Amino acid sequence: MRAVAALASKYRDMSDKELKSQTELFREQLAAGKSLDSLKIQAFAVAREADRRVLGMFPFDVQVLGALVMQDGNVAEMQTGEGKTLTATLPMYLNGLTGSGNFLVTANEYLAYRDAQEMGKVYRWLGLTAVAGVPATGEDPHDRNLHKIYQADIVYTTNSTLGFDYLMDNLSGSADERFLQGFHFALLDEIDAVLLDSAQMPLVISGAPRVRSNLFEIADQVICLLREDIDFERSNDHKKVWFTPRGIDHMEEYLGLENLLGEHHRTLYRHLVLALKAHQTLTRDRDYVVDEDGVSLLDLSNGRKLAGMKLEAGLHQALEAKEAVPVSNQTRTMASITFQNLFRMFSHLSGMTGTAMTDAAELQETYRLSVISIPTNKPSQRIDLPDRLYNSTSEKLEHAVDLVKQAYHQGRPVLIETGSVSLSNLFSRILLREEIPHNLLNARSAAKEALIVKEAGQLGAVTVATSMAGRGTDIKLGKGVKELGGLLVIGTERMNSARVDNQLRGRSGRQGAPGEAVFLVSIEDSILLEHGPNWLRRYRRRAAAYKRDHPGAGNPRIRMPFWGKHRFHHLITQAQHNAEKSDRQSRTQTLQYAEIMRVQRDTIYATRQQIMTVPTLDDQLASIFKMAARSFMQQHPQPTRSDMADYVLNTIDNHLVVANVIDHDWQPDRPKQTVPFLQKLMVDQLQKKFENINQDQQVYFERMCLLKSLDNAWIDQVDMLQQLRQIATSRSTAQHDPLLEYLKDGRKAFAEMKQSFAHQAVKNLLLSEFQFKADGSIDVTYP
Ligand SMILES: Nc1ncnc2c1ncn2[C@@H]1O[C@H](COP(=O)(O)OP(=O)(O)OP(=O)(O)O)[C@@H](O)[C@H]1O
Repeated sequence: MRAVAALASKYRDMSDKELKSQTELFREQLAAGKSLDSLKIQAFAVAREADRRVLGMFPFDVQVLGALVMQDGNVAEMQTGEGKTLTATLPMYLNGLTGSGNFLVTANEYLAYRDAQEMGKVYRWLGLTAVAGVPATGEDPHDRNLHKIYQADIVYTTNSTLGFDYLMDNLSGSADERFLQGFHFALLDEIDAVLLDSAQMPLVISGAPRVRSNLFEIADQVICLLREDIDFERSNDHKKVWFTPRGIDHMEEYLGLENLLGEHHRTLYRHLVLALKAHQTLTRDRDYVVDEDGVSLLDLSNGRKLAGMKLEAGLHQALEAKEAVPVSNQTRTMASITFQNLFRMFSHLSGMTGTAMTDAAELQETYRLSVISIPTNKPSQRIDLPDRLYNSTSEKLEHAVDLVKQAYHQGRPVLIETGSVSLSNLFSRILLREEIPHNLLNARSAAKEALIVKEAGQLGAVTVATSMAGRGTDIKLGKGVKELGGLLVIGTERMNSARVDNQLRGRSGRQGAPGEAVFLVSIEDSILLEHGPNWLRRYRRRAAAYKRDHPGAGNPRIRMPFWGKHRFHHLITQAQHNAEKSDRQSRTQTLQYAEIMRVQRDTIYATRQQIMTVPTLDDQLASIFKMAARSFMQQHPQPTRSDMADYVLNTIDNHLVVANVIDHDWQPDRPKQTVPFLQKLMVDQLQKKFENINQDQQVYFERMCLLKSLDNAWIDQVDMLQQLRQIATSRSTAQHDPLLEYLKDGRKAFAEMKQSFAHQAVKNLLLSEFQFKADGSIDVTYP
């Protein structure tokens, strides 16, 4: 840090032209074999001076410290509002010197786009290329110029855009269509949101629709007839649900069938599992919203609609059946990857966030990233008030409104955060009734987000938000607000993770400004419902019964001595610990389940790359022919003449005169000769096909056929893995280890996939008709 500071005056004395020319100097040194690390002190000092000239902000010493920590491959924990956006310019510039493959990744499209514009000015001024990987507002993501984006030295993007593009890149038809230039450096902004909060939902690219099944509606009806604790059971946190043996019996009865768990009813059973999950683990307006677009998922950590994200393999359709909206076509999963595996591909990974210490162990274990805490530039003046406790949601909301009113009458800006979209709407209606003008920021109004957040720090502003406002949004204070104590943040519910709570608190008291944050909590909060102790659940059930029997009597009073504030506080903290633990477990599980897909995907993608780039495919074809012939033998250990004729006609040559070839050359009594016999037939047939075309055309055609066959086989496999996983995780864990079963089934399926790839490839190569056109392109009719 001192070394960087010591260079400040040297670069300050330089003219703009001289300062800009440093980029070229650094690049020459890199080309001459110098390491990136040996340049970091000078490059940071140059970027720092450029920040001052271009943006009017000179990174503080603590920001330089954060930058150094990140360059060393760690996570810099910098308090909210300390200026992480600016800090990132130092390591991004340094890594950008190496050329393409450097990414600043956030979980939020709006921030990625904005920072690419704002911070991009500095890199461009210094002679690097820097662009947004995400589309501009309103731009169609398909209109992006992917080649241009990924050639840039620095790309600001989101985790999902990068993940989708990675999957798409691996579906390209030829080497020139590929656009990704490798993964060198990734700096993850809000790294805990990217790696932890989003980590449970894999990215999925969906393709051709599947035949639509009406099983979703049937399954939905059956599930509505089942009773909790008799037919099915739920885990305490309501995230897992499974059938009991009695439940299975009941369903067999309703459906009038036997052996529901047998192979024969696998599809139906899968739909029943989906319907059960849709009903018992997903809650409307918390996990998803239903509007004119149908069912859309919400991101729990920030309340945003998850655009384009669908639940895996059929759960979305099961939800649609539950909500009685038209069931959309179920598409097949074509490609899928988890964020964990996406980011593990980077050779150099680092991150920054306001809140990571709580999950330091997990970041260390999964990604080998250490979290290092950076001091604040100025001491924080934010006052974090202790939680206020209430007996019921209604009581809590009343007090929240009182607090808002008070602040509003003083002119002090307030930000109120609610745990769900429905609660934010309710709160907004109450404020309207009280005639308090306010802005509502929830998943439904994300478009207005930037504008609303900009105003949230002005005198008299009242903003109601779901937890979406809790991340990365910089609320600047208006004139006269500091004197009133700064922004007041009211959380109406503690979230599942202390990190998310702290993110919300961090909207106020930024850059040493005054501010205040308070959480209001009640025993009816969902964190206690889902993760609190069982006796509390029993108490709530009794209270509900009491209310039913004594309408208008309010809640039965909770005796304070018994409760005690301390004990209540302990309850909430404990519930939050439980929630964090269960999220952690579920992430570990996601990772374990994703591992087999990762290994298989790596193999397939490497094979694809090889097919696209090797000069001739002779070796590949030889081994594919062998595999196909062997797989025929496996299926027909003692093939008859008719097995043989059938196979040859349908796979190798449909004009074959059977009597001539099979009867003449094949010796059924010498099974060892069958594989070479088939191989030879294949080779001869291929030669015949290529009689009239040149070598280049031949390789072009072979490449196309192999890629097509490989992609189809892999898509089937990805889909298969998803289905296997669903079935595995829905089984009661008593007799089986679901993960082991999944691994076993997944491996078996992969072996089968390879065979089916070989078979399909042989067919595509030998039976399709093709014609080269004058412009060099090719028309193929596949068999
Ligand atoms: N060196 C600096 N000099 C002057 N202003 C700065 C400096 N660094 C940051 N700022 C300002 O501080 C504010 C907060 O910055 P920013 O939004 O990047 O914080 P953050 O650390 O990302 O916060 P959060 O964790 O909430 O996302 C911005 O208004 C920014 O312009």
